[in-house]
Amino acid sequence: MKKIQVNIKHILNTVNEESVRTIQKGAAAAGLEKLNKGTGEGNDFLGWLDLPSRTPAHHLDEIQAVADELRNSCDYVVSIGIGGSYLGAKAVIEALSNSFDAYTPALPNNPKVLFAGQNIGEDYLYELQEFLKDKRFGIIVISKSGTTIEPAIAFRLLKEQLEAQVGKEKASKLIVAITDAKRGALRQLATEEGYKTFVIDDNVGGRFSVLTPVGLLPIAVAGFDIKKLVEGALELQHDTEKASDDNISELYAAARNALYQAGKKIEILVNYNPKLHYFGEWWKQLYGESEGKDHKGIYPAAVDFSTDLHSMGQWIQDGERTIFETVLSVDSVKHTKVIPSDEANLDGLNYIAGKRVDEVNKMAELGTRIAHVDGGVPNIRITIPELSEKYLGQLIYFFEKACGISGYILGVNPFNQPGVEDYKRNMFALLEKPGYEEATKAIQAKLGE
Ligand SMILES: O=P(O)(O)OC[C@H]1O[C@](O)(CO)[C@@H](O)[C@@H]1O
Repeated sequence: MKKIQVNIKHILNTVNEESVRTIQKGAAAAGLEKLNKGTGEGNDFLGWLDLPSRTPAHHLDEIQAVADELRNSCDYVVSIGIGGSYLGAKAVIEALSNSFDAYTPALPNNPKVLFAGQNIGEDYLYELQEFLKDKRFGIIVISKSGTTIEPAIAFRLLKEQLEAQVGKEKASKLIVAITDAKRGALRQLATEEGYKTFVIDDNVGGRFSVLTPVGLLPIAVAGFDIKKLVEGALELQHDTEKASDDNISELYAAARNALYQAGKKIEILVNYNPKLHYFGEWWKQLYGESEGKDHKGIYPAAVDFSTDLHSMGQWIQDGERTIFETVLSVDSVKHTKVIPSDEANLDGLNYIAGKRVDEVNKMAELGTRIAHVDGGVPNIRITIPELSEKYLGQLIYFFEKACGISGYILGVNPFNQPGVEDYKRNMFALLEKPGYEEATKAIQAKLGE
C-alpha cells in the first residue's frame, strides 16, 4: 500500500542521526504519550486525535447529502471563515482542482467554492458581491463564536444579498452554519432563521478542524471525495499511534527540533507543485499558532518552487544560515506533457525535447536540494505518491500529529493561541463605542503617531 514517506538523510551534515533518534525515543515519544493519555497541556483540545476513527460513515453521508443539496441548487457556494475555518478546505480544494477553474464559469451541479471572511478587504467584498449579482449562490458560514469580525462582516453582507436576491425563506435553505453546539451568536442566529447546521466540537481547535464539517463540507461541495480523505487520515492515525522508529510523525517532530536546537530557527515548507501553495498556508497556521509561544518556536515559512527560486532562491542559498527546508515532493502527476523539439533550437534546449515536463521539474528539485544542502540548508523530504484525497488525508493527519508532538518537545501548549487575541482586543477597543475616540488616541500615542 502506498503511503507518504519522510526522509531525513539530507539533514545529517547538520545534526547526526543519533541525536535525532535520541529526541525521537525520548522527548518525541513522551510527547506522543501525553497526546495518547491526555496528560499534556491543552488536553481539552485533543478531539482531532482520533477524529478519523471516530467519524462514522453516516456522519460523512449527512455532510455529503447537504453538499449535494447545495450542488443541486447553486452555481457558486461562498465558504465564509478565517484561519482554521478557511485554510484546510482551501488547501485541499486547490490541491485537487484544475488550476484554471478560477477562470471558467461554474457548471450546473458542480458549483465553484469561493471564499470570503478571511480578510477585511472592502474591494474584495465589493467585487465578490458584484460577481454574485443574479447568480445562483449559497453560503457556508463557519465560526465557533459568530463574532469574529472578518467572517461576521462578510456574512452580514452576503446574507443580506442572498435574501434580497431569492427572498428570506429560500435564502435560509441556502445557508449552512457550522458553529458551536450551543453557544455563540451564530448558533443563536441559525436557530432563529432555521439554517441547517453542523457542530464544531469544543475539543477541536480551528487549525485542527479540517477533517470536521469545517473542512469536509466545502470540500464535498467542490466535488471531492471526503470519504477517501478521511480514509487516508485514518491510515496515518493508525500508523502514528504508537512510539516506534517507523512513526513518521515522531520522526519529523524529532528532526525539526534537533535542527532548532542546532540553531535552525526557520523552517521553509517547499513545494514543487503550484497546487500545493495553500497547503503551505494551512501548514503555516498549524505550526505557527501551535508553537510560537513563550518567545520560542520555529518560524514556519513556505515557498513555491521553482517559481520562488527566482525570487527567494538567492536568500535560501546564500543568506543567513538559520534555515532548514521541508520539501513536499509529489511522485506522480496526473497528466502527461512532453516537451517538443524545435528545429531552430534558438533556446538551445533540444536536449530536453522528448522529456516530460515533470522529469525536468524533478531534476530542478534534485539539483536544488543538492545545492541547498551543500550551501548549509538541511533538507527534510516528504514524498507524496500523488495529489489525491487519500494522500492529502494522510498528509494532513501526519502534520497534525507531528505538530502536537513537536509542541510538547518544545515545551509549549500546542493547542491554545493567546497571542491571536491581542490584536482583536486592540481592534475592538478602537471600533467599539463608547470610548472609541479615546481608545484610538491612546493606541496612536503608544505607537508614537
Ligand atoms: O471560529 P471563530 O470563532 O470565528 O474563530 C476564527 C478563527 O480564530 C482562530 O482560532 C485563530 O485565528 C482560528 O483558527 C479560528 O478558526
